[in-house]
Amino acid sequence: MNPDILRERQNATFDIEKLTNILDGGAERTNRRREIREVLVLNDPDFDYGTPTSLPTMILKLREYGISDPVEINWYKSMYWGTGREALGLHYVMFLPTLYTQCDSEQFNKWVPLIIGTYAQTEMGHGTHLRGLETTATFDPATQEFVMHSPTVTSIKWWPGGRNPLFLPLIFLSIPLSASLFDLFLSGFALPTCSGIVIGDIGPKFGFDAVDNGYLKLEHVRIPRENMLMKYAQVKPDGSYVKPLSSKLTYGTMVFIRSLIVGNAGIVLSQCCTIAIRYSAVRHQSEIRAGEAEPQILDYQTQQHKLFPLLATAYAFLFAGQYMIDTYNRISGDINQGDLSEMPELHALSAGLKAFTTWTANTGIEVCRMSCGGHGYSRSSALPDIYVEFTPSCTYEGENTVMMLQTARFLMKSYRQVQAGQQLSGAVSYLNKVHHRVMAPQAVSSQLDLNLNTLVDLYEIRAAMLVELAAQSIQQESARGKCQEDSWNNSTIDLVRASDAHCHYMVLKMFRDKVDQIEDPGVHSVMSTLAHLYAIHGMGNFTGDFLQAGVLTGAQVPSVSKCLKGLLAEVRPSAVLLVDAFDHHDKMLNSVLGRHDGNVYEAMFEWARSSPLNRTEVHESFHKHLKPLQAKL
Ligand SMILES: CCCCC/C=C\C/C=C\C/C=C\C/C=C\C/C=C\CCC(=O)SCCNC(=O)CCNC(=O)[C@H](O)C(C)(C)COP(=O)(O)OP(=O)(O)OC[C@H]1O[C@@H](n2cnc3c(N)ncnc32)[C@H](O)[C@@H]1OP(=O)(O)O
Ligand SMILES: Cc1cc2nc3c(=O)[nH]c(=O)nc-3n(C[C@H](O)[C@H](O)[C@H](O)COP(=O)(O)OP(=O)(O)OC[C@H]3O[C@@H](n4cnc5c(N)ncnc54)[C@H](O)[C@@H]3O)c2cc1C
Repeated sequence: MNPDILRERQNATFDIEKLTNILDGGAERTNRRREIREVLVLNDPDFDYGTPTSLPTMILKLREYGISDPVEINWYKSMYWGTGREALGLHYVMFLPTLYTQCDSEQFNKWVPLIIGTYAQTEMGHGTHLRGLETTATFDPATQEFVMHSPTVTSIKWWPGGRNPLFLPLIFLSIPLSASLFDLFLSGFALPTCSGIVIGDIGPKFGFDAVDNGYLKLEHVRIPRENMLMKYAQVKPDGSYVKPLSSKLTYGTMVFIRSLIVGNAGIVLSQCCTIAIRYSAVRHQSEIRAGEAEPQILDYQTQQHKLFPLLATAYAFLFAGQYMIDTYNRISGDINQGDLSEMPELHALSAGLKAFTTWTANTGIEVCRMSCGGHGYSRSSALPDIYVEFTPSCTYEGENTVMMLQTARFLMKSYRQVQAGQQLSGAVSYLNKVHHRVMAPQAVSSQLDLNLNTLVDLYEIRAAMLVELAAQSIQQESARGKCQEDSWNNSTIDLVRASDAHCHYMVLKMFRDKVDQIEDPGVHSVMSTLAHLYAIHGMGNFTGDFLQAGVLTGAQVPSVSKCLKGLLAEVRPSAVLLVDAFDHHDKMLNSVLGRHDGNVYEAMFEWARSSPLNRTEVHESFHKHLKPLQAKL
């Protein structure tokens, strides 16, 4: 083991295993995760690490081991495929959940155990604006079939992931039977027997190469009436249409995956922090004091400023992910029982947190890569691949700006309710104080109060202030004679800013609430320091907001920076231990820089030598091209 890494792991001030248990949701979950990793994957003789041919093996193994819990599926898949993406991701996170949530019982029993499929919603002309989708589904009572058709070039289904040329069960979103509703259809196509279908691949992408995203053009293709997913909406044999309790129930799968993406952003950021912080502990470069040995780059304050706030953010997002999926499970359970009262709040929370966490993690991955210098740019670090696989999450499952505006829509509605004298509950209850001016900025002391609860209050006031400013912008536009829609569009910069601040407050509050639940003194202390760092770093990035909210004075601004530097120094001794607690296995990280033993240089040389380019001392291209050319010169 590298001596630097060894030294970093001495004198731990907290129980790493206990922190790992907290991240997993308990010691039993940690044990189960490791059992899946060590026994069911790494020690499985059939396991041929991450090669495409092992995809069928993975499916059969999941069935053989009876793994059906979504999180356990993800544990198995992420061990099997490491930080890469595999072709069936969409099947597990969209196709199956749609069948689970949108099929009636007869359809469920008929389809769920048997098929692998994709989710074809986006069209060439519309991905965000679902009410603009053009694919039609016209019911023919004479044959009890739906006629599926792509009327325009922009209606061609574009992007369905995991499009398998031979077997194409897919979930459709199609223009419906009534103008404002969408309905889901299972195609049941088995190519090439069905005529009227044109499919293909949309071509090379930025990344996401393990997933073959395709296109699908339908020319009056007929599918049985029974292929409409009929849990919430039905078309009777006589063609009569039974509307769902809410047209937004059709959007349920997107809310589910957005909820998952919140925690996934934390996982991906924790992977990158593990790589960058372990590497920074073994990399020596330049000098701090002339004539002395080159220091670990982790001892540079700028390196700590790059990485430690991201480390705190990774923990914050992992805890936010736990809160999000618990909230999703609770509210979707109520929805399943017909109680839709919290569906708007679930949509607003999942949309906002999906955008907030993926935007932040996306930027953070690049910071981690650049903090590793040239070796970070090497594929051996795994950081370029992680970035390329993660960055589309800012676009898919709801483009982030649009998602932030959906959250803003909920915030504006809530603000109006407070203005009308209503008492709010739930995540927006802090807006009640805005109306009664309880939010009036406290007379801040000359010394910045660093209590975590105080910091949460300051973020709450900042969010409330920005919600009020956005609402006032809309009101001012209306007062200038703009229609409601133009008033909204002319305020969307303010609206996104308000949603971002709302999400930032929510994530800090979740982090603080999680820290409050930690009983072990050592773990509580280090987590409290990270939560402070998360809050103070955000205050440093958005100082203007806090000044504008009147909760920070110009005289206090220097103390924010001073406090930040102190917290960076406080985290330094525990940095490697804090990434060890994420418990990412070397095989899964697949990173020369992030190895648990820190033996980076030897591993990097072996990695380079294993390249096909180095299979021979002199590459064949010399003999084939250069030598004949030289002979002619
Ligand atoms: C089984 C699990 C295995 C384990 C997995 C574990 C971990 C994995 C982790 C993460 C996964 C990692 C990666 C992800 C994997 C795969 C992803 C790969 C590919 C991506 C696939 C896709 O992208 S599928 C396509 C996604 N497309 C979208 O998201 C479309 C976005 N657009 C929309 O959602 C809508 O058009 C809209 C919301 C923007 C607007 O809808 P619209 O109908 O126009 O509504 P509005 O007019 O704006 O508002 C009216 C009203 O409705 C409310 N509302 C809107 N949406 C919802 C909703 N979903 N729920 C509830 N309510 C909704 C809105 O708030 C308004 O309400 P008010 O009138 O009251 O204000
Ligand atoms: C890797 C990847 C995999 C995918 N897999 C699938 C899949 O399996 N199945 C599937 O159905 N789809 C899939 N998609 C498609 C994806 O869901 C859409 O790309 C996504 O929903 C964004 O829609 P769009 O492409 O139409 O972007 P647009 O909405 O056209 O976005 C372009 C710009 O317009 C802005 N904009 C749009 N509407 C508004 C508004 N109301 N207010 C302000 N600004 C706005 C956006 O902010 C953005 O800046 C995938 C996409 C990617 C990248």
